[in-house]
Amino acid sequence: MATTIADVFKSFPVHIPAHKNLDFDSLHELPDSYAWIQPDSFPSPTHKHHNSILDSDSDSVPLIDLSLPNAAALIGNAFRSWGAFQVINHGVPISLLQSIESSADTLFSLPPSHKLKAARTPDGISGYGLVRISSFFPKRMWSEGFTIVGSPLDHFRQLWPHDYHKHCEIVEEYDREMRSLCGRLMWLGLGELGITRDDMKWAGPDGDFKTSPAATQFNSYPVCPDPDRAMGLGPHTDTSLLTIVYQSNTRGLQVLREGKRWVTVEPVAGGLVVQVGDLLHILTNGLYPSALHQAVVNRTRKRLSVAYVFGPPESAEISPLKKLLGPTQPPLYRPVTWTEYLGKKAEHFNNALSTVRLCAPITGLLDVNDHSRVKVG
Ligand SMILES: C=C1C[C@]23C[C@@]1(O)CC[C@H]2[C@@]12CCC[C@@](C)(C(=O)O1)[C@H]2[C@@H]3C(=O)O
Ligand SMILES: O=C(O)CCC(=O)C(=O)O
Ligand SMILES: [Fe+2]
Repeated sequence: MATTIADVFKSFPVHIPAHKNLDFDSLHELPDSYAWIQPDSFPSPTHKHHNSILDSDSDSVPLIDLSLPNAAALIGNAFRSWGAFQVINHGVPISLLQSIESSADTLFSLPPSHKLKAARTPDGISGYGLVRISSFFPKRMWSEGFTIVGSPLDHFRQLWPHDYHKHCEIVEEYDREMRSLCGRLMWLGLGELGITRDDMKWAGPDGDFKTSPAATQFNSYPVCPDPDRAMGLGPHTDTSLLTIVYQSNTRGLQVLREGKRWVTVEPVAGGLVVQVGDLLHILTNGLYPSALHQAVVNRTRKRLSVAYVFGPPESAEISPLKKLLGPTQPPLYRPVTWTEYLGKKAEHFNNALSTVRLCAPITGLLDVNDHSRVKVG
């Protein structure tokens, strides 16, 4: 069994023929293979409503100013009720956000044959290609991606033989800043549940998550000739503790609210979207539910996003925190490492959480985060 996240997909290779599907500029009509049937079944009313009145619903993903004295309480509330929020005044330099966006833009603007020099192998974790979860959907997604786990040096050398150094430095700086922000947000959110550093030794002696691996995922959503029938990134949760998404100034990211309606996360200048992943869901015994989200596309503006998928150290067994358990709060999940859970996700996708579930919630009701019934098409 794999012990590092970089090796996990050796047991779960995905064969997605990227070369046939990644020349979006040549597609002036939506091929049938990209046409997602409009779902009218629970829980997604439709994925196409990103321009419709449903979006102006009074409910919007919380926007939290991290410099406010009550930021921790706001984060706790947002995690509990949405599994997501948008943060401003987070301390990550805007210039760094612009630089990483520009690196992603430069990468995706390369000719298709050049990008394929850095293609992710079927059993690999890093590199260029269609997002791994593509294999779970009957239709193609209108997007391309580049995943970085560990050093991007080898791939960047292939992409930019003369310029790789600059892009490597940006990715390294991004990793440092995002890791530090993730640590801060973890402690603020968990502090609201009464959790302290003593309860989570695996976060490291200073609680700084220094040994936590992370994936930096660049996503590109080219302009689409028929956006109402297409999908950028299908509904999914991330396996992470937290994921931080930088979506620049183009809307497209949507979060499922109360299992029934998709709410667009409106871009805010310099804002970052924070989402609970499945492992934080497990750690908090479901108190902070992982956010089901998707990305839609549009006709006039290409969209870029950068997701920082932050997990626990490879050796850490994540299970519901003891302090959150009691006679009426039994542990809902068994211990699992990130590597093992990534394997579950690779095999069972949105049902992965139920594969590590120990018992039904005490109320007998369905877990709010049971996404096993999400239907596409
Ligand atoms: C460590 C990882 C998390 C991730 C799979 C990956 O191996 C690298 C990319 C990550 C990402 C980003 C897009 C959505 C997602 C579900 C996917 O297919 O690739 C996540 C994965 C995840 O959270 O498990
Ligand atoms: O493009 C976005 O806004 C979302 C990206 C995302 O969900 C991911 O990379 O996991
Ligand atoms: Fe995601």
